[in-house]
Amino acid sequence: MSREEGLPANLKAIVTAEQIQHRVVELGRQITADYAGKRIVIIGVLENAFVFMADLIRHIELPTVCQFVLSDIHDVEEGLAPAREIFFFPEVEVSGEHVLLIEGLVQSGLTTDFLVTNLMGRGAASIKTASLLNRQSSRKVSVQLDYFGFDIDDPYVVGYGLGAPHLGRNLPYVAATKPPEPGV
Ligand SMILES: O=P(O)(O)OC[C@H]1O[C@H](OP(=O)(O)OP(=O)(O)O)[C@H](O)[C@@H]1O
Ligand SMILES: Nc1nc2[nH]cnc2c(=O)[nH]1
Repeated sequence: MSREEGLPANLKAIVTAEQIQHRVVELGRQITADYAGKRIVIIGVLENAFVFMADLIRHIELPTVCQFVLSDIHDVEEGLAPAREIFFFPEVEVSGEHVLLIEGLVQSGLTTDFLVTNLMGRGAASIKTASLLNRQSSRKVSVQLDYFGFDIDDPYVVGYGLGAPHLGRNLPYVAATKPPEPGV
């Protein structure tokens, strides 16, 4: 068996493991320089962010506190306007802290926008955002990431923490694939 077993056969690597590792080192250096003299509370959004965050924090040469939140996102119809309900848990203690929010992928920006507003409301001293992947062309709100690995346009990707929908998170590269059937 291989890591690709159970995933669609048409996987096409769009970012190689070597490109990811190189970029993660660059991001770690940049974050270390930008936060010099500070400690960082790093919050990862599960599940997509966990592999990126695990690699990135080992290239940040500063004191860090690492926490994770699990987001629960539902698109709902409110009258005629589409809306999104976002819950996240557990509660995180960020009062007075410099927070770096880590995502695996930012698409519409709705999740990031919600979390940044929420964390600022909890009294964070500052908040910046980082994502392995940035689907900038799909934004619905104007979120600009402070740090990202790669800009992508592919409609669905898997690997390096991202599942399709569950298998494939252990691929060391990111591949374009077809989206899972609804309900899978
Ligand atoms: O910018 P947005 O459009 O708000 O999308 C971003 C969110 O969607 C993804 O999670 P998703 O729920 O798809 O995957 P996961 O549950 O496997 O982490 C990603 O990890 C972000 O949390
Ligand atoms: N795994 C995965 N989850 C997503 N959530 C939104 N877009 C994607 C994607 O391309 N891949």
